[in-house]
Amino acid sequence: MALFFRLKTPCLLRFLHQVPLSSLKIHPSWIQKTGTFLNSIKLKWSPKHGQCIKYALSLPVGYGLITFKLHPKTALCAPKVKHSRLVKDDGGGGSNTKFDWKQFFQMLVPEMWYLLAAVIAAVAAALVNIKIPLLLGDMVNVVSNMTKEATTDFINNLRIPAIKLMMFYSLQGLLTFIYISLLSTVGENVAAQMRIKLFDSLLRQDVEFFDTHKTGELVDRLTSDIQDFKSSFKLCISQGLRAVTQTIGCVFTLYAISPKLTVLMVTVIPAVIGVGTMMGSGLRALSKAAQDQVAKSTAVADEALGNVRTVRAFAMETKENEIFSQQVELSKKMNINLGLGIGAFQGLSNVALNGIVLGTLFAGGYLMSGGEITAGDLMSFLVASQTIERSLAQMSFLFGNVVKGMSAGARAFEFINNEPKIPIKGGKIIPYYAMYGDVEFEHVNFSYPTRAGQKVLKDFSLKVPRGTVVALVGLSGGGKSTVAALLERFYDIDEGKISIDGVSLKELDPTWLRGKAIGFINQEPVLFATSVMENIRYGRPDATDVEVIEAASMANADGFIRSFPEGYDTVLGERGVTVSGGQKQRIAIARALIKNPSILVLDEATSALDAESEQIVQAALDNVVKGRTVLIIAHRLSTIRDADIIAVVSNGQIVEQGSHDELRKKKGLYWELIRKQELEEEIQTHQWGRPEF
Ligand SMILES: Nc1ncnc2c1ncn2[C@@H]1O[C@H](COP(=O)(O)OP(=O)(O)OP(=O)(O)O)[C@@H](O)[C@H]1O
Repeated sequence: MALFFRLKTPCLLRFLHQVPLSSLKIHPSWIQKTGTFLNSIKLKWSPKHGQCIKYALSLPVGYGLITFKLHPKTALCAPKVKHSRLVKDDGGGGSNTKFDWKQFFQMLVPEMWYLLAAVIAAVAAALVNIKIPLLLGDMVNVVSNMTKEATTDFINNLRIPAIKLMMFYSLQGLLTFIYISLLSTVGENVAAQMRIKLFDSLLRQDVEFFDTHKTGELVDRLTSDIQDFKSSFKLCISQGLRAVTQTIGCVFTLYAISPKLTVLMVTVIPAVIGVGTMMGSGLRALSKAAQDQVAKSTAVADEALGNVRTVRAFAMETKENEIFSQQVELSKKMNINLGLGIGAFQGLSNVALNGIVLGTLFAGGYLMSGGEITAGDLMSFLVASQTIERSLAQMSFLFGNVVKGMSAGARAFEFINNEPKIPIKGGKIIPYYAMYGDVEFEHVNFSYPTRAGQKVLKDFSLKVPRGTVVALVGLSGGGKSTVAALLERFYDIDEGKISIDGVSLKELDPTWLRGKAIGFINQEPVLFATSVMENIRYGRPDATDVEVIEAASMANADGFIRSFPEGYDTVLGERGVTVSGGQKQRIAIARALIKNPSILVLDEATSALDAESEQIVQAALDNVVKGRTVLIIAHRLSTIRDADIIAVVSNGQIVEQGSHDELRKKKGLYWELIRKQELEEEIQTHQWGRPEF
């Protein structure tokens, strides 16, 4: 017998760390060489041979997913490329997560009184419902006696049971109104609590978390998962509680009317429930898989819509639609199967329940003919058994719904309970008056958590003394932006130390570090769809209007902002699409400046701009770097003309360091970079054609 395994990242990475790669016949360098990480591995394990006898690796590469089929004895087989964008298999998540009852009850505590009142009202409504068949039976007895005895006092005889019945109907209506409105309030309060907790927890997650989860998937958990959970919670208490109470109560009523008939029913019902439970567990698995697939298709749509400009620029509309259609098709199939399952389940339940009614009529008629029960008793029995029937049908419907709701709740709780490794708050703060801004990286080793096999920084050391401008330059992929991300403590380093004024980043309060100490401006700043004023104030929410305008002036942004008809109140489009790249960058500089940070990190802040905007933004930056410790990550060497120290990063290490002139004279990597860029600029200036080969 052979067993198949399919491991997903990060489980796969953990696995690869534990299992010697040689035993899998995968050379470690091969994994590194791919420059990417494994998506999944399929192993065929033969207990007979005690080894893996066949396996396949999947690697995400660009828009494709490459699957290599491997065999220990043979070499790597030709890759099979699937032309589809990588859609993470673990995207839906939550399938193995348990529902967190403790948290759920904690959320219910503030709602306890409402909930208790709702439960009492629901049970009372159910008890009233149990009484109704008996009252109906009384009325039938009056009617049948009247026809037998030809009584003329019809109205008088009927009045009391009719008034009683009317009162019970009204009471039932009132109780139904009470429990539904109370439950709705409880449900909405719990859902709002869950949403807020989930959003709060998502915002506190490590950056690493967002490297592995798509926005669509997260938004899906915030919206549809909580919606599903809320609906199922409300249904469970309202209809579920009512159905259970009615079923139990009606069984007692039935017993009081006719023990013989009741025994018959009680033997049939457990058999029906047994079959229903078995079908239900199958439906549960189907429902989970279908929900996960829906989350994946939402994530694909979200990515495409979120990056619609890139999609348009590459004319990828059809391709994106194809990818989305594939995912939707899969989710459609799964949901159709689920629908078929639910249909079969409900159809069979109906047949079983109607069979019970037929059986009751048959057996009840027989007992009536023997004079053991009256016509009214049979009527009461029928109505009560129909109430049981309705309740059971409700329970069967609820079963699927509760399963769906519980798995949706589990998915939400999974992220609510996910504790980030790097806390958001807590730790030392260096007071403003004691802050110098000396930054130091000492023998830092670092790998991204999602790509543990690739060391991005290797024994990296760098000093950025207070008040100096240090520029990091080097070939693409060398690790420059990683240095900036580590200084912001987006990730924790594996070894070594990063410190500000001698205090390790790990001891410093991350909120203070990111909110006050460091101003970060990157290549593509994201602005929010609110006014320019609020966008700048985002850097320091307590800043006055005058301070916002001052920051904008320093960033050379005041002029163009005032030229807008609505000035600082101009509302920007989503992600700031209604302003030019250079304007966006200057608003972002003002937003960073308003914090008055001691340390500024400029990660290719001008590289996305054209030459003219670059000059304007560069002038703004020249204004703001004075007196601060500045780390510039530079692509274009023209942007670092004023740097005091230039550090050349290659392959995760500093290979050259010194002033511009020193490094030029050295004729090393920096000199080569400069030459390359000068040549390119010359080609552009003179519009020379590139040589043809
Ligand atoms: N979030 C991430 N998860 C995993 N690996 C990453 C991540 N970000 C970057 N890397 C990898 O780390 C290495 C260094 O990337 P980094 O962005 O620091 O280089 P860089 O020198 O800034 O490059 P560029 O000049 O092109 O921006 C690259 O191999 C890159 O693929």
